[in-house]
Amino acid sequence: MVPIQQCVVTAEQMRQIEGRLFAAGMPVAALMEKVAQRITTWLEDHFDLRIYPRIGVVAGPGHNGGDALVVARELHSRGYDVRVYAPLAKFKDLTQAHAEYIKHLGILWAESLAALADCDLLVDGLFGFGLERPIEGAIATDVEQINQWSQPVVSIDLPSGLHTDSGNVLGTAIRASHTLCLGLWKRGCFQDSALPLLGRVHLIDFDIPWSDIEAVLGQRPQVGRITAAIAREGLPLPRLANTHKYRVGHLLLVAGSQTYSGAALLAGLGARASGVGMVTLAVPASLKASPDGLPTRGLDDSVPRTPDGAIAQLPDSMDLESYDVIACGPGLSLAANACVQRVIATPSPLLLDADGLNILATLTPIPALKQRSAPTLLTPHPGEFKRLFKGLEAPDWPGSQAQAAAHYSQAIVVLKGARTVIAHPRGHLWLTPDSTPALARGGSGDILTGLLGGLAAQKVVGGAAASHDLALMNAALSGVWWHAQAGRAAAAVHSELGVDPLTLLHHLTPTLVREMADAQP
Ligand SMILES: NC(=O)C1=CN([C@@H]2O[C@H](COP(=O)(O)OP(=O)(O)OC[C@H]3O[C@@H](n4cnc5c(N)ncnc54)[C@H](O)[C@@H]3O)[C@@H](O)[C@H]2O)[C@@H](O)CC1
Ligand SMILES: Nc1ncnc2c1ncn2[C@@H]1O[C@H](COP(=O)(O)OP(=O)(O)O)[C@@H](O)[C@H]1O
Ligand SMILES: [K+]
Repeated sequence: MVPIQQCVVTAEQMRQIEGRLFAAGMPVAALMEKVAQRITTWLEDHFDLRIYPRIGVVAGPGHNGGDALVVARELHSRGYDVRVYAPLAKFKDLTQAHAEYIKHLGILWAESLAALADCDLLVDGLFGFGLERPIEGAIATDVEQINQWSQPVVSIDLPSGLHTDSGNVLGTAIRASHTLCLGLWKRGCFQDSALPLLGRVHLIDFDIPWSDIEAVLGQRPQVGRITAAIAREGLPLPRLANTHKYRVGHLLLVAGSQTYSGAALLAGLGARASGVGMVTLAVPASLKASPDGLPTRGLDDSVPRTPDGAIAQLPDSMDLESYDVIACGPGLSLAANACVQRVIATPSPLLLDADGLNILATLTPIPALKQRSAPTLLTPHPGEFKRLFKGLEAPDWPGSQAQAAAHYSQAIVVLKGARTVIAHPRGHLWLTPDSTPALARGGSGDILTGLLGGLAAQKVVGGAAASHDLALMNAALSGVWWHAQAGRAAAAVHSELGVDPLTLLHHLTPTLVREMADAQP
């Protein structure tokens, strides 16, 4: 059984799951009642009656509106001053019945949205996963009016106007301060395009039996949300008391040039934070004197260099197969072609980022990757993705793009963004639950490369070749999650503007310590 926090559904999958519950005998009205009770309790816990006495509830024609009306009734009975506004006169039957009872109770049924202007909190129950066309006309005007007001808005299931799957705005959409996703996470909650509208997201569980989820999503759902538990699985195992540095992973990091020296340093420090036993940083001799005590392997001046001062070719004397994992790319510059070709040809687990990807894009990338006998992990941002996987940007969301790219290249694809997605060639897709725009800063990605490389080396070391693919995948899940959580922790202390790469690095270890402590029984 997969924990509910890990499951992510489309509108169609939610409809099928809901249909199974109803077919099995759960009355529609009883389910609505149950869900609305849980929403009401959440609201009461987060918006105290003494501070938020007046609540405006905006109800639509379907069951999202039905939920909202039950919530309105319950808030009224718990002492709140509730006002309801329903912009459409026609309701589904169950919603209609709740509307009549609301009026019977004497709850204010407003003729226009203006009556809700001075409410302390608004509840948005206009549309949920049943939204089927763009919001237009008078309702669109109401939505835009709500967005101009300053009180908090809690959206039921999804901000009304957001497409459940793509997270795109259909016409216009509510800008929520909180979204209470009902039953199971909807795919739209993980789309970069939806983030400015979702506010903080919360799952309101209503005890859907696992058998019904499994019947629709399968025993191992193909799309998963990375939870702390999943992320912990990818962390290195506790060390044996008698271990030594070569037993806990050796990462070769090929990075940096005279022009872009910072990238190599940040990747190196990211690797160091991963706890890996050894990092060999293959950098041009000019970068050899690394600050911060990072061991580097500065290649001597006889090694050919590119015009940017990157290593043009790794020395033949270097045995690339002796490292557990190779990570290549940050700050290399585009001329380090031969260097990238050599690491691709090495039969070792490989992570390619930045210029490693840009150079790969100039080769015949897919055959080059498919010929590899060891697994590959690619970490493009959207620009690098476009260069590398021309034509695969077409699917409507980054998850499908990453899945298509992983299938096509037979590499694990970490498509970076506000909510990074991770796709495995066998089709599995993982979504990042939360992060922070504080990470939108040059250098964050270099740190991630080092972190992923270091985690991967610790998972790969000592394992059979057949386990390396899983090692890379687990490292990707852990590293992406850890990076995002460290970003959030750093932003909480230093503000979004204060998370420069070194500040982010300083939060990696404390974040890990906290998470490991949380994992204790
Ligand atoms: N999935 C579940 O198990 C549960 C779902 N519930 C609620 O039910 C909701 C889904 O209910 P519905 O399927 O009734 O759908 P919605 O309430 O989301 O909306 C559908 C209604 O809106 C109309 N509509 C759609 N787009 C419109 C537009 N652009 N302009 C004007 N009218 C438009 C449709 O004609 C229909 O009447 C969920 O989001 C959730 O809030 C809960 O009541 C209980 C549990
Ligand atoms: N708005 C955002 N919210 C959360 N994370 C972000 C956002 N923008 C960028 N990031 C993260 O920051 C990192 C940026 O990486 P990248 O673009 O490679 O930068 P660089 O190469 O300068 O280090 C990625 O991990 C990405 O997921
Ligand atoms: K809604």
